[in-house]
Amino acid sequence: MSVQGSLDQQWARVRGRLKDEVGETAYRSWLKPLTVGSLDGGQLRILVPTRFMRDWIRTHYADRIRALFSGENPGVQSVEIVVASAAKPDLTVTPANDAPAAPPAAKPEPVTELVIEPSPALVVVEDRTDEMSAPLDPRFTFENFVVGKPNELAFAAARRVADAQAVPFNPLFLYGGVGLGKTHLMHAIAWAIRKKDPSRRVIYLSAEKFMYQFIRALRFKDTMAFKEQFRSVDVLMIDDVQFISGKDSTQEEFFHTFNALVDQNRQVIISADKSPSDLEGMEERLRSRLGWGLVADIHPTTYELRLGILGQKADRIGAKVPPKVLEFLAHKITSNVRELEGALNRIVAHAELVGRAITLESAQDVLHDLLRASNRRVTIEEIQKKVAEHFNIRLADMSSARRARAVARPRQVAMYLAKQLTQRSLPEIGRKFGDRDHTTVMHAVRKVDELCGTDPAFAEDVELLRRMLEG
Ligand SMILES: Nc1ncnc2c1ncn2[C@@H]1O[C@H](COP(=O)(O)OP(=O)(O)OP(=O)(O)O)[C@@H](O)[C@H]1O
Repeated sequence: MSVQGSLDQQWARVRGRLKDEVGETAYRSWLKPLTVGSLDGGQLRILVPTRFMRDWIRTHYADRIRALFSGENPGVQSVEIVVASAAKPDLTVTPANDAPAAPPAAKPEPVTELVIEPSPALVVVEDRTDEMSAPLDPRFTFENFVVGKPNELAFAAARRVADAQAVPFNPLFLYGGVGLGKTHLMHAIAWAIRKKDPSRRVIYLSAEKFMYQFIRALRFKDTMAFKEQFRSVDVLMIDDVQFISGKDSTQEEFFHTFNALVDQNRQVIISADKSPSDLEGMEERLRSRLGWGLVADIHPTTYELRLGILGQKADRIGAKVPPKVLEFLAHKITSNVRELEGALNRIVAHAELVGRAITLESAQDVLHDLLRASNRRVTIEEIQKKVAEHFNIRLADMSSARRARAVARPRQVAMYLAKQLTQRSLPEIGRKFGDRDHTTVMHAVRKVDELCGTDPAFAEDVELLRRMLEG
């Protein structure tokens, strides 16, 4: 077999091991698009399709690839990650039941002859702009952004900025709590603008990076070049601007850059964790300037949005997750979208690792640490509310005298859960349910227990409610 042929085989085995280690999701996003290049004097070249991936693989996987590869082939002493057009980005994630890893791609050319350029769909920016801009995450596109009430204004504003011929409002100021999609929207704007018109110079960077570049320019007495570079872009995006609060000279420089760009009618997009007027430690004139354009806030997620995001994400990674598990997650993980995605990834990775389907129980086991963190004492009122919502009856019917089964059964479930999840005595529980007698509560507990034993669908409902309330 040729040298390349056996390298390909070794790479296939290494990839198999990596897949086991990192899970299907990370594998498909990061490792599947890689191909093996040449082995030269102990140095193995791994080819990646984009610069973004190169940086990511270097920091996250290169050491592990080297260790695994040298296990396969002792001739491999080091690994170099190289951007090459021979490797194809796999941005559209394939479903889980797809055929396993494609055979090694068409043989890459010898590395010395490779055309080293990003694929056209992913053109990052050219020349110096590229050095200043941070890499864009290929998953952060408009298509992958789920729109709901809490983020519809921010989304619409971002789309407008990306699609408009002329600057529609300046600046666009996006703000909201941690992990709610600000960075995602900014990257999406950058991708959309670059796709539409690759000649437009777009810079995306965090306020922190802006500050470090500024400090470096000061140190190397290069501030003129710094100013020119920033002031000659078409679109400037600065993420997490609150970082420069209290950093006076960076603020000053930023203020001038900002004014210069707005005066030239170039688009500026800013994100922060607070509204312009609430940015403490920011000069008044800058705060007021930041609020001149369109200020769009992203509100905390609602249950529906969380469910939508989970559904989209599960589809995207080709994972089979029962709707009940998605509902459970959307109920329990309310902090932010990053945590929500993290929880889903953990459940999927675990199921793949142990080779079993995802169930409500397995999800709860995998996430027990996370869920425990949000543990709290549940009240009878919360139980009544949740149960009423679940069975679609009025909250008032928890205490009403109505005895129709459609109302009485949910009421019994709520009594049962009150007994299980709170320290309240039977008479106390009875009082909270329209002054009922403790024997009524006792009867409800027995009835629900009995039904759980005979009706699996009912048992599942009760279990779901219990888990949701219990945390
Ligand atoms: N509406 C949404 N649809 C799909 N994914 C979303 C949505 N909102 C957030 N996400 C995802 O949640 C994660 C966190 O989002 P992002 O990094 O944009 O948050 P952020 O608001 O910039 O947070 P931070 O304040 O920490 O910078 C990302 O993986 C992002 O893709």
